[in-house]
Amino acid sequence: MSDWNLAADLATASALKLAKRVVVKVGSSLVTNEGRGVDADAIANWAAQISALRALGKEVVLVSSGAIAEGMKRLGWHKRPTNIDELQAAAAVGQMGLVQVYESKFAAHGITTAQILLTHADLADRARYLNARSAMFTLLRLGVVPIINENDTVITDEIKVGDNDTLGALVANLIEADVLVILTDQAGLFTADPRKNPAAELIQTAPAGLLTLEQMAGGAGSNIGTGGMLTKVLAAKRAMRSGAHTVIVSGREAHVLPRLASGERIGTELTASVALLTARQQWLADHLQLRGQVVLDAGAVRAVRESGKSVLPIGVLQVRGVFERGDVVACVDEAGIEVARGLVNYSSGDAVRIARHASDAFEQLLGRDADEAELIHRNNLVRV
Ligand SMILES: Nc1ncnc2c1ncn2[C@@H]1O[C@H](COP(=O)(O)OP(=O)(O)O)[C@@H](O)[C@H]1O
Ligand SMILES: N[C@@H](CCC(=O)OP(=O)(O)O)C(=O)O
Repeated sequence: MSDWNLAADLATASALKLAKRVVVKVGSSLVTNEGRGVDADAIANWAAQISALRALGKEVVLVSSGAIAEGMKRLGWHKRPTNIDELQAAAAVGQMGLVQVYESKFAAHGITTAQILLTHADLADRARYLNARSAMFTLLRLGVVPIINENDTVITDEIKVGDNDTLGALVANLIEADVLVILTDQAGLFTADPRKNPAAELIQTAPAGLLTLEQMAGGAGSNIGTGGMLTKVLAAKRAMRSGAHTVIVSGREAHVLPRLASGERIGTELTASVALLTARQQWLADHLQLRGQVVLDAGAVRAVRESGKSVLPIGVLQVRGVFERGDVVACVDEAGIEVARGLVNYSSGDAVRIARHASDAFEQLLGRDADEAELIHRNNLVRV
């Protein structure tokens, strides 16, 4: 037994048991009939399992592949095209069928679904990132299950994520998920590709981000999937940076999601240790041009400096400069010394209106819905 598997024995329950917010990614092989169109029964099964997670009080965001496979079927294509415009066309046609089936299967459990199609550009741009984030939070608050896929029809090399394992990790980061579950066609991560090496052993648990894991993981073993195991291991490393654990597990295992939620350890769990600085925080710390300043009172300075808390408008004494939602501003104390910097959820105009006020007054002060209680969320804040 490897040291990692020994660690699994010592651990008590799966990460999903305690998780409040979960991203579940299902690969093409699990939602299509061997890559030939959407498998409605399989999707009914995912809807049933996710509704069981919801019944346990967990918020779930689903990242689902399958659009290209369904589009190929609808267009009567037997071979996956290689040129980009045909792939884009297949995705556009197939996404219709994919979400149609999801919608009806979730409706059978009384669950409303929403479709969100993302590109990398949507997440790299701060304002769009924040918009996607608040939309997603609102959907979760409303009890909706967001169903996400890459917006394959408009992607170019510059703006593509490229595979849904990575997209799942980006979404986990976006919504601060506790766990990313990657469901696939193998029992988990093996020491080598089990399709090629029957002696390969299942890794039960390991720290996400370990270089050896990347060396074990190969590409896609079938021509249905895109990234293979390497994109899953790299997704776990990415999700780790926002504190999310990743479980890579077989979607063919009966009732896999409720079983994981009950604490059963199945598949491979790649655990996250708390990162000191997230990638976003590094980006913020390196920022050279700040759009403005917010002057914090002594309590807010303490909360930010000592406890890493978010900046709430109630602790803002003054707003300087002109900025938009999504811009980077400095947080300074009354002596003008920079305490932190971060991405604002409100423009300078709005910030002036809500400064010194508690969140229950925002709607009236702004004359519209105000979803975010924080002027700068702690995840978008870096202490300097
Ligand atoms: N070390 C490994 N452990 C498990 N599977 C691996 C490994 N290396 C490569 N693979 C391959 O990765 C495949 C899963 O990835 P992929 O086909 O992209 O699936 P999905 O559609 O679920 O994303 C497996 O079928 C397997 O052949
Ligand atoms: N966005 C594509 C799927 C891309 C992808 O990563 O597929 P997979 O490796 O099966 O999860 C689609 O919907 O067909």
